[in-house]
Amino acid sequence: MTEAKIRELKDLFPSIDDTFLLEILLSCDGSLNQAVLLLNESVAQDLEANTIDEKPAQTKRRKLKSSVYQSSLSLFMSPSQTAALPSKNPEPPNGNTKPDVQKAPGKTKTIHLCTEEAIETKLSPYISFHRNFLPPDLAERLLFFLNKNEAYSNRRFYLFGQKCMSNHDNVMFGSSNDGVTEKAEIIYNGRSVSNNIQPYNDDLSILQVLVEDFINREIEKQIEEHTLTPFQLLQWRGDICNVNRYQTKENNLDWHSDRLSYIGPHNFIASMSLGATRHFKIRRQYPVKQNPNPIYSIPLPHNTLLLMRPGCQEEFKHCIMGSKQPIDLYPDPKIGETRINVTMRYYRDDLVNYRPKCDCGINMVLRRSYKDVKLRGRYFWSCEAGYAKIEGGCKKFYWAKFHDNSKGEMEEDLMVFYTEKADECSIWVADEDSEKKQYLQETENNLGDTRTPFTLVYLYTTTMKFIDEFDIELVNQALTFDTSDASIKGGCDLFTTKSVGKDKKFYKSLEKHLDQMLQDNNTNEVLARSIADAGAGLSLSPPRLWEELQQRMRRRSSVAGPIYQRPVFKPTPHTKGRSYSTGKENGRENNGANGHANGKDSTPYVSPPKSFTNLDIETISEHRRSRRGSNQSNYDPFENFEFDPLNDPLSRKIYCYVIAILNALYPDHDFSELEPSTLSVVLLDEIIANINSILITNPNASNISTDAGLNPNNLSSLGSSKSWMWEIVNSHMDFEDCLCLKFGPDDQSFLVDDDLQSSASSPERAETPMTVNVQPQVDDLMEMDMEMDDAYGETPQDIAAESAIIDDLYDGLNILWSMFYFIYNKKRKRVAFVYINSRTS
Ligand SMILES: O=C(O)CCC(=O)C(=O)O
Ligand SMILES: [Fe+2]
Repeated sequence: MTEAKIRELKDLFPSIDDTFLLEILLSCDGSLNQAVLLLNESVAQDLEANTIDEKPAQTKRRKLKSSVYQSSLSLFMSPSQTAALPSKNPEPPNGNTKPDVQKAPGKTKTIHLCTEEAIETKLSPYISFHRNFLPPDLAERLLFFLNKNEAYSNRRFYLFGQKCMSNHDNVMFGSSNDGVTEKAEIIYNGRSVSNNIQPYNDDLSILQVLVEDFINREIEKQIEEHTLTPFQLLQWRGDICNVNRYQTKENNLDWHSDRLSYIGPHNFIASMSLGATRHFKIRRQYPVKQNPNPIYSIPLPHNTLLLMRPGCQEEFKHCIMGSKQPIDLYPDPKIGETRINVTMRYYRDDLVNYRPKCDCGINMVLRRSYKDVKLRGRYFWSCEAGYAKIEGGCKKFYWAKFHDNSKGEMEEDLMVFYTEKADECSIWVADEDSEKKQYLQETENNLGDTRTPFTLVYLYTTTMKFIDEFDIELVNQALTFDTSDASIKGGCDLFTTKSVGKDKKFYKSLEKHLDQMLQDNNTNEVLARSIADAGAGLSLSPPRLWEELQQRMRRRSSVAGPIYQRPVFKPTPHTKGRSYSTGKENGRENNGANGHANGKDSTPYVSPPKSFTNLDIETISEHRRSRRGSNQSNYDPFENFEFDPLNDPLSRKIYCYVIAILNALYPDHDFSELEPSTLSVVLLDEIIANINSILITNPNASNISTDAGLNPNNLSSLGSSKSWMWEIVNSHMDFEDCLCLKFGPDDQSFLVDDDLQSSASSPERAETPMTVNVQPQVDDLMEMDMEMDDAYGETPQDIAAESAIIDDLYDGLNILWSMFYFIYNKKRKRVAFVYINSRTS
C-alpha cells in the first residue's frame, strides 16, 4: 500500500529521493493527497531558491511558509536533482542533468509540471496556475451545488463525420446579468445550447466577479508591460461557463483546443477545478523545429484556477486523460473520485451577433491554421457542418479579420469579421514559432505581420487637435457681448477626432471606467449579500480574497449616480444599419471596416449638400423632412439614436471625445469620470433656436466684423447675422451629418477657472492650437487621490476654508445660465463645442 503511494509520488516528483517521499508521506499520516499538496508547495519554494538568479526582477516571490520542508527537501536531493527541477534554462548547460521528464522508449515524453513556477517556466505566457483561488467555503459550496445539478447530459459532437458522445457530463450556465440567455443562437460543439443555459446562482456570480477581477488585473499588467497580444480585448467578462463533471477516473475529455468562434482570437479562458485531482495535459498543436513537442501534465487539485491565456487555444491543445491507473486521480476526501471543472468564458457580443453565415445558413466556425507553415497563423471562417465533416456541409470559406490593438484606434464599424481578400486576413505568429518567422523572412512574405507579436507600444504623446479656423473667430465674437444687465460669453471650438497613439490609451481607460460602472452596479447586489453572509459563506480565509472583496465592495458603494443596466448588447438601428450595409449580405461590395462610403449607393449615409444659403432652423428642418420623405435609403443616420455610452459603441466614442475636449478646454478640471447622464441627444434645430434667441438680445449685432469676406448683406441685420454665423459653422461641420448633444452638468465650477484664466491673461485662447493633456491617466488619478488622502497636511478646518474660498469665487461669478452643446460629424471626424453663458456683469 505504502509502496504504491511512494510509486505514485515518485511518478509526480521523479527528482525527489524515495526516503524523503516516505518521510513526507508518514508526516501526512499516509494521505497521498496531503503529501502531494505539501510537496507541491515545497518544490515551489525550493525551486524559488534554486532559480533565483534566473527570474526576472519583477517576478513576485512567495514567502517561505514551511521552512521545515523547504530545507529538508534540499537535503534529500542530489545537486543534479536540484538542477533537474524545472528552471528557466530549458537545456541544462552541461548536459549531465535530466529534466523533470518521464519517457518510455518510443513514446512522446511527458513533463510533469507541479508548481506555479514550473508551469510559468514552460508554458508562459499561455498558461498560468493559481492554487487556492477561492475562499474554501465558496469552493466547497460550488463543488456540491454543481455536483448535484440535474441538468447534466453527455455532450454530442461530430468527429470526422462520426456522431460521438463524450463520456463525461456537461452543463452550461450563463450570467443573466450579462444577457447571455438573450444572446443569439449559441452553438456549443455543434449543438444548439441557447435554450439549455441555466442562470448563474449567487456563488457562480461571485466566482464570476473574482475571476473577472483577476483576469482584468492581468490585462492591466499586460498593458503596463506592453505584452498585449494583437487581437486581445482590454476587458474580460465571465458571462458563460461550461461545467464538466468527471464522476470516475475513466471519464475523460479528448485532445482539443477550445473553439474560437464566440470568444474570438486571443481571449482568456478560466478553468476552475473542484473535487478530485486530475491531470490536465497540454501540448503544442504542431511540432516546433528542434523541439520534441512534449506533453506537459499538470495535476489540478481542488480549488485551483488554471488560466488559458491569449494565444493558448491558437497554439496548444489540451485534454483530461481517462485512466485506469490510480496515479491519474487523487480522490477528494469529501466527494471521492468526482471532479468538477468550471470553464468560464467571455462570449463576445459582437461575435455572437455578427459572425458570418455560410451557404447552409448557419453561423460559421472560426479557426486558426497551424499545420502548414505557409498558412500558419491565419484566422479563417468555415462552415460548421463542413468542419465536423458532416455530409451536406458547404465549402464556404472566408478569411477572418479582427481589430488589431497594435494598429491603433478601433475602426468604427468593425462588425464585419470576414474578408475574401487574403491580404486583409488577420494573422498572428507565436513568438517562439521560429519556423514561421524564418519562412516569412526567406520568402520576404509581404503579409504585413513580421512584427513581434507580443509587443504593443503606446506613444505617450497626444492630441485631440484644436482646429484653428479663422472665420470661427467671427462666430466667437458674435457669441460674446454685453447686455444692459449681463455679460454673455460664448464661442465655438472645433476639434478633430483623428487620434494618435496616446489618445487611444486615454480612450481605453475611459472605456474601462464605463465598463467598471456597468459591472459595479450589477454585481453590487450579489456582493452585498455575500458580504452580509460572511459568517456563513465567505470565511476570512484566505485573507487576500476577503480583503479583495471588501475593497471591491467599498469601491462599488462609492459609485455615484444612477443605477446602470447590464451590458445587454442591443445593436442600435444606427450601428446595425451600418454594419450590414457595408457587408456582403446586401450584395454590395464591402467598403472596408470603417464603413465609409465610396459611392452614394453603398452606404446609408447621406451625401449632404455642402452648404445652405440663408441657413436657419426652417431650412434645416425642411431639408431633413424632405430627405426622409423622398428617399428611404437616405435616412437620417442619427434618427432614433440614443446616447448610451454604457452599451452602444458609437456613444462611447462620442463620450470619450466629449471628455477629451472638456479636459482640453478646462485644464484645471478632470472630466474623466463625467456622469454619462449629463449628456443627451438634442436636435440641431433646438441648438440653433436656443442660441439665436440669445443673440437677439445683442444690442450691437452690427459691430460684428465683416473681415471674413462674407456677404456684407448678410450682416446688415441681426436676423441674417444668425444665418451667416451658422453658415460658417456648417461649412466646417456639415450639419446634415451631425449628431448633437446637450451637456448639462450640475456642477459648473469649471467655469470659475475658465473665467479667471481668460480674464487674467489670454483672450487669444481660440487662436492657440490646443492639445489635450491626457495625463494623468485615470489610474494615475486614482493613485493621486490616495496620496492626497494619506497626506493629511491640513486640518479639516483648512480644507473647509479652502472649499469656502472656491464656493465664494463661484458665487461671485453669478452665472445666470449656461448652455453647452457638442456637434459631432463622424465622417469629417470633427466635433464642434458650442457654448454660451450669461453672468452678471
Ligand atoms: O476539465 C478540464 O479541466 C478541461 C475542460 C475543457 O478543456 C473544456 O471544457 O474545454
Ligand atoms: Fe477545453
